[in-house]
Amino acid sequence: GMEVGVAVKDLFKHFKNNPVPSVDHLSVDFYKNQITAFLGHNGAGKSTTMSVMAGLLAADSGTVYVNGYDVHKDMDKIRKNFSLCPQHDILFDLLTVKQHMMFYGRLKGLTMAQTTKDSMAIIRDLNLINKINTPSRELSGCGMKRLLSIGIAYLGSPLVIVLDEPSTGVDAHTRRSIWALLQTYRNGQTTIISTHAMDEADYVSDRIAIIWKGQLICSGSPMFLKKTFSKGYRLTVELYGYYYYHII
Ligand SMILES: Nc1ncnc2c1ncn2[C@@H]1O[C@H](COP(=O)(O)OP(=O)(O)OP(=O)(O)O)[C@@H](O)[C@H]1O
Repeated sequence: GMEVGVAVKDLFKHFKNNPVPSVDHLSVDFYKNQITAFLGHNGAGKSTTMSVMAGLLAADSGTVYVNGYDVHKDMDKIRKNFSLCPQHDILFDLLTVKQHMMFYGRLKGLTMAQTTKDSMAIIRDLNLINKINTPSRELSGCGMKRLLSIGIAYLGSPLVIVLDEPSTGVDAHTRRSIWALLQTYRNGQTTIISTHAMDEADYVSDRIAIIWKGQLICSGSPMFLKKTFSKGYRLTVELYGYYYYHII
């Protein structure tokens, strides 16, 4: 059967200043060799769940197993094989594309040779060869910066890669480059992307897990969800009165 890469188990997180929990007894599995879209509107609890996965935030109860290791106990064992690409780019204005790759590769503990090899492959896959010596502040718009941030996350071929809204705010062309990169590196990895775009989830993922108010609503392949929810009726999940998902 399919191997679970990341298992979220009865995860619960309630920030003190909030009226309701951000993650409410959430259990969901993410499989190896698959891209799973973690789909939900703003505030659904995606980033909070991902922060716990990455060991950046402690849950109130429940936990996450990454390749069998508990994030609350074995983060040092997880870290080597785990990458999180945060929602907001963490880049240095004056460092070039190549210098970012080298810096972050070494920070991850890769050898010089491995960092160089991975950097060149990723830069090529991202079509950033002609920007290799461009400082990040001169990269056009936020599209190329996003590409660089995502590329950095792939250094060292982590077993688990978590991308928080990888394509939010980028143009259609860049979105396609991002999706192509995810597909290129899909095998051997557990890839999780958060998104609030149904079209992105449908296009790029093998599996979709829909989260709402910190709870799992449903999960399955895009085909399965469409088949299940398209027979004679349409599922409309109304979220906070203004945000809709249509599974058609
Ligand atoms: N550090 C924090 N302190 C208090 N409340 C928080 C904190 N982080 C998140 N929240 C709240 O938890 C809820 C879930 O937020 P979260 O960022 O996990 O959702 P999300 O699905 O990732 O949304 P987005 O698409 O905006 O990133 C929101 O109501 C948010 O305001």
